[in-house]
Amino acid sequence: MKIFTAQQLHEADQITQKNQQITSLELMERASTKIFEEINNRLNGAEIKIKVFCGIGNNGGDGLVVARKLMEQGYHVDVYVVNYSDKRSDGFLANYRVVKEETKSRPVLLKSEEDFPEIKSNDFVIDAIFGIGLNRPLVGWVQKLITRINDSKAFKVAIDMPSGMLADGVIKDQPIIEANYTLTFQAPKLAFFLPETASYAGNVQIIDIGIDRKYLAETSAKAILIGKEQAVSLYQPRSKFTHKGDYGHAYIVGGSYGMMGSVVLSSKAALRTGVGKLTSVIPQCGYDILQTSLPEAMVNVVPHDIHLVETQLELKEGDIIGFGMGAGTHEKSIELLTSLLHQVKTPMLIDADGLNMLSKHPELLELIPEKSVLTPHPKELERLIGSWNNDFEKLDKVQEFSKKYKVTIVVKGSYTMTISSDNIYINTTGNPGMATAGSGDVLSGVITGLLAQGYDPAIAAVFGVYIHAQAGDMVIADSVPDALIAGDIIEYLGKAIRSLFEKPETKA
Ligand SMILES: NC(=O)C1=CN([C@@H]2O[C@H](COP(=O)(O)OP(=O)(O)OC[C@H]3O[C@@H](n4cnc5c(N)ncnc54)[C@H](O)[C@@H]3O)[C@@H](O)[C@H]2O)[C@@H](O)CC1
Ligand SMILES: Nc1ncnc2c1ncn2[C@@H]1O[C@H](COP(=O)(O)OP(=O)(O)O)[C@@H](O)[C@H]1O
Ligand SMILES: [K+]
Repeated sequence: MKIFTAQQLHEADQITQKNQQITSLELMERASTKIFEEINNRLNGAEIKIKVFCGIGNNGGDGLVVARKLMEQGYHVDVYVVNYSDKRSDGFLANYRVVKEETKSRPVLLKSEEDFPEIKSNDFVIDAIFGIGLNRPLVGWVQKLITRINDSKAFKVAIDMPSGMLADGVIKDQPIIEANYTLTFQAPKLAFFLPETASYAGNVQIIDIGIDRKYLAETSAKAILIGKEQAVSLYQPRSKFTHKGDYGHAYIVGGSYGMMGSVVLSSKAALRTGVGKLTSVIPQCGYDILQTSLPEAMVNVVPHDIHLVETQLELKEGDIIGFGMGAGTHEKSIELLTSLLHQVKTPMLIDADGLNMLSKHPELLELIPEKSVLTPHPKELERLIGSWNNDFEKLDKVQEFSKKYKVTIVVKGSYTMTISSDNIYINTTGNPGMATAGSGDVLSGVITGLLAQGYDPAIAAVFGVYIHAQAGDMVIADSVPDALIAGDIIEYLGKAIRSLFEKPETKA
């Protein structure tokens, strides 16, 4: 599913009106009717006090339509107009008249803090103050109103966007409605997936309001959400008359004394992802550990007992290296990375201490083979690209880095983002149980395994991230997030891939 910018969504509204020969008001009525139906279905006639806070733009217009329909349905509704400027939109004004005429009610005008109504914790608040039109800081009293609404602990449903949130940017130090639900029009907004803003949107539900299909299909998106439907199309099935040579040879290079588990996890994950042959390249202290815990792997020890040092690998064309898991950052280990970067021309996977080595020696960045995949967690990313002021700036910096060094970067976390030049892919699977030692090592193994099987690197990253986190979700379906350990993810990789081809269970 595509994520568009606010500007694109405004444009989509215009094109829809033109192509469907409807007015802005008719589109607003259609959109708001869908919101009303959602809310009505949930409330199911409940004797609850509904407070609708409407701005004076088109988001406020939506709020007025929803309020009117709820009143017509017999709900107890109070409407407040948040009069933050005198530039009332036509959609707002038209619906303001309709509300007054048809419901005989008079919305309460809010102009300052003194006008604020009491909001009780058992009220049901509909937030229609701002939508995608917000573009500058709010005046003080509107900020206070948002804080008041949040403090009330009332149940809050935001129309299109929680007010105070920008679709594709940030206004510093400004309150945002903490919505329980956001009913958003046609397409999710980027801010719904970023660590600093996502929680304000609560549960997001996308409401199809019949925006021009051609526009949606043909307009290049700001970002793409990766769910099952997208992931299944990326999978490369095995064919019958093949042998292990057809599925590549991956080298997992890493480990140091006390950190050998990283290599075990990565190597095992690469095998479970389907790689034909796998060699773990490790310091000598890990030999018995590897041979015992993973008999399927070949082991190549470097001439040092406790950390990696330079060694010659007999790489053949198409062999893929996954570098850095549990490696430490000893200068002698960095010599191995340096020599590999000079030697290898095929894309590599670089993770963990491999990334820390690059941060320590930025001159190595120029040597990274084109299309390599880098998988930093937030701290590793910061060491690599420097700090950022907000999540949007972070994305910009990552895109810049990706273009400069011609690499794909996997920004790990909840909603892991894979960034390849201008493209941003946002993963939708995963859970906080995966915030546990070693789960990143598993991901490195998965992506290395896919690269070795010939997946295009950006696809290996996007697909690998999806199945890794899908496996994590399947682990906790049988358990709880707290109990997940990284090795569990490996055991569910097969089921995660199989789940791509299973129909969702239908409830009787
Ligand atoms: N026909 C259409 O175009 C449709 C629009 N829809 C609704 O329209 C919304 C967008 O409406 P608008 O573009 O009117 O924008 P909003 O209603 O989000 O904001 C109203 C206006 O306030 C001004 N503004 C921005 N920041 C401000 C600030 N800090 N203080 C004071 N004023 C500020 C802007 O000029 C903005 O246009 C969507 O989010 C959606 O809810 C939906 O009804 C679907 C159809
Ligand atoms: N809250 C979360 N929700 C979903 N996935 C998460 C969450 N926290 C971490 N993860 C995932 O778990 C993995 C953690 O990687 P990383 O921090 O490198 O772990 P380690 O270094 O211990 O192997 C990443 O794939 C990340 O996306
Ligand atoms: K809103």
